[in-house]
Amino acid sequence: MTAAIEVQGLCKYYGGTRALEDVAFSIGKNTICGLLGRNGAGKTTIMSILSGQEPKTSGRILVNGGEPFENAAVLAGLCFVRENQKYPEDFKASHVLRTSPWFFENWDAELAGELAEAFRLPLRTPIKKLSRGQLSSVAIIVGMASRAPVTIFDEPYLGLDATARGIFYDRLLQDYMEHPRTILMSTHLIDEAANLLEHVIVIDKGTKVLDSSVEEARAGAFTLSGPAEAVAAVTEGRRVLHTQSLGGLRSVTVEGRADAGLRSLAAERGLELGAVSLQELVSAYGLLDSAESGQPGPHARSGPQTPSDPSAQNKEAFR
Ligand SMILES: Nc1ncnc2c1ncn2[C@@H]1O[C@H](COP(=O)(O)OP(=O)(O)OP(=O)(O)O)[C@@H](O)[C@H]1O
Repeated sequence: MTAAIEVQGLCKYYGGTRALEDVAFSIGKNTICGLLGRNGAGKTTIMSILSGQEPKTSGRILVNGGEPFENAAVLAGLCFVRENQKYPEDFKASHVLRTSPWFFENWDAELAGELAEAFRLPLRTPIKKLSRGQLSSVAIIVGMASRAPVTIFDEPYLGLDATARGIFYDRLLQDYMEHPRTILMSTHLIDEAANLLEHVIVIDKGTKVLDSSVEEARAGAFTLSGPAEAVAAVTEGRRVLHTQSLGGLRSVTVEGRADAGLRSLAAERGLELGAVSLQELVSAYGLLDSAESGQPGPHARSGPQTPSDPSAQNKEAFR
């Protein structure tokens, strides 16, 4: 697999705040990868550094083979779409679509026009008068029609209604099949976007806690519910990511595969075994204490979560 993005030992400090600590991952060319995690986990920081908008504190980053910061050759092949994208004063959406080809050599004006129509985007309204969702549509259109070899979407659809989000998922997938490229996307609407993602990287408190194909991630955990004592017995020695208790009942999310031995034990004890959704898995990692995960995060609390601890519940204005 040729990597489009390679990150090793990435650290980022904002004064005394440690936003990223020793983050490493690799994203293959022509992959749609989700960058997931709770608020403040470090996703925007990673994306800003990858797109050359922020300097790193230390570490090694390669985007399409080059270090992105202040590197015009690398930035030419990159489109970063973020929620608070700035546009020149008095710009209308039509101006954005008209000027984008200056910055993106693969720009597809026809696709941009089709998307504007599908999103019902008023092209002649000043950008600053657009609704929250319409503003997201502008950013999404730029990200998709840029056809940049590396496209980074940071929570692209704030304010977008369900129909528009459906259009985004469908059109992105269709366009990606016809024009494969590397897409990195952060989102909190994980279950909605899950079908789009091939690979997933989960960040928590500035460190990486999961990095795998979506298929492996889903197969790599399961839920078990039933009487608390039986659940504790069957999961003994396994890493429990999340616990919920109600009276004498307990439901846990467990890391690892539910092998034949565990399945028969669970059946003997009358426990219910279930699959875990990507959203549940990411939430579970986000509830883990960083001390338990073995990775010191910036806000680490003490004490591991165990089954007996149920309380642990485009470039900046066109550059
Ligand atoms: N310019 C800055 N100065 C100081 N701290 C910052 C700055 N930018 C980010 N941070 C801190 O770095 C950490 C990571 O922030 P980041 O924006 O990357 O999180 P995120 O995962 O994108 O969150 P969200 O899902 O809420 O967008 C947070 O603790 C944040 O407060």
